[in-house]
Amino acid sequence: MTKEPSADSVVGCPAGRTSDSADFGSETVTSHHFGEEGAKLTYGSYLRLEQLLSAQVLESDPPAHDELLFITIHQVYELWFKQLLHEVDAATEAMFAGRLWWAKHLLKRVAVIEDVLIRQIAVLETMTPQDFLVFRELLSPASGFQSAQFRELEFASGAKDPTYIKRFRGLTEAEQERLARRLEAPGLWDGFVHAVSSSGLSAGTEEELLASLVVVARDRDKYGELWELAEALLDHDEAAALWRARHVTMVERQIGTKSGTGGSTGAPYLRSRLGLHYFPLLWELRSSL
Ligand code: HEM
Ligand SMILES: N[C@@H](CC(=O)c1ccccc1NC=O)C(=O)O
Repeated sequence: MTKEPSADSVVGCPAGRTSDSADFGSETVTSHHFGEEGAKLTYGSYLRLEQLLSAQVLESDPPAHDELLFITIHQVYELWFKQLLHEVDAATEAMFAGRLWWAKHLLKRVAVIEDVLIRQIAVLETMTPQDFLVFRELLSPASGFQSAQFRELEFASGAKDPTYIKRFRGLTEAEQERLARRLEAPGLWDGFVHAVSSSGLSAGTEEELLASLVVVARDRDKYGELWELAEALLDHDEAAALWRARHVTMVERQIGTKSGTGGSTGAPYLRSRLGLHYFPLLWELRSSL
């Protein structure tokens, strides 16, 4: 299908798709077909709004007022998780290909998206615990613990804990396969280590790598690009840590010390994950400077 407006579509508009004049408030646009240009695409069809906007299906009946917000927030998260995986994969590939500027560019985007994910917790916190309790029980045994994309992101960022695959209940076969593949596939850290050794620094062992990172940090004239890349990775790591901390404070505000719908101890389990670092060596480096 051509993207150029064809003579046919300009003159004889396909039925129901476009008209000879569109009224944009005070301006009437004629003959230009602004925004349609004879193509068959519309805003709604391009963005698959029919599917997207019919995917908010409440469990509560009669509908609990806040359940739509709860679903919307989670769906928005999953869309951003998909985008984050896209960027993280491309950044990993870029580091293996020696395109460090591109990896850094993408990682900066990752951190900005993660900032949005942290800040949007405040939207869900406008829900009171009483209003959550109207539909909370209906959610059990589902939980954010079962978000395959969240775990994929952890794996791709270097936190590869294979026990998570087994501990998940209710993952689809496809999700399990994706996670298993992620366990094997190189992640961000592998890409970074490759970049370090490609620049002539030794990276065979953890000790060598740490020593090389000290060299990088102390000679930014020479290793500026690697240094900035390491900082971009740390931004991602820090943003993930901030999200975990923000999530657990919200959880305590919503359910106190109750156990989780996913079967964990709830806040205590989440607190046990707060010390997680994707790139521990980049944090250790601080003590070695
Ligand atoms: C009222 C709001 C929320 C509450 C009370 C809540 C509560 C919990 C609890 C108790 C857990 C531990 C697992 C379990 O259920 O036993 C958990 C895990 C999790 N939640 Fe939430 N959550 C909320 C909102 C969200 C949102 C908006 C997201 C965004 C995707 C999210 C993502 C996750 C993830 C990814 C985990 C697994 C964390 C890990 O294993 O480290 N949660 N949540
Ligand atoms: N685990 C939460 C319920 C919850 O927040 C949730 C339930 C289903 C799907 C996603 C959820 N979000 C994060 O855990 C709770 O125990 O209240």
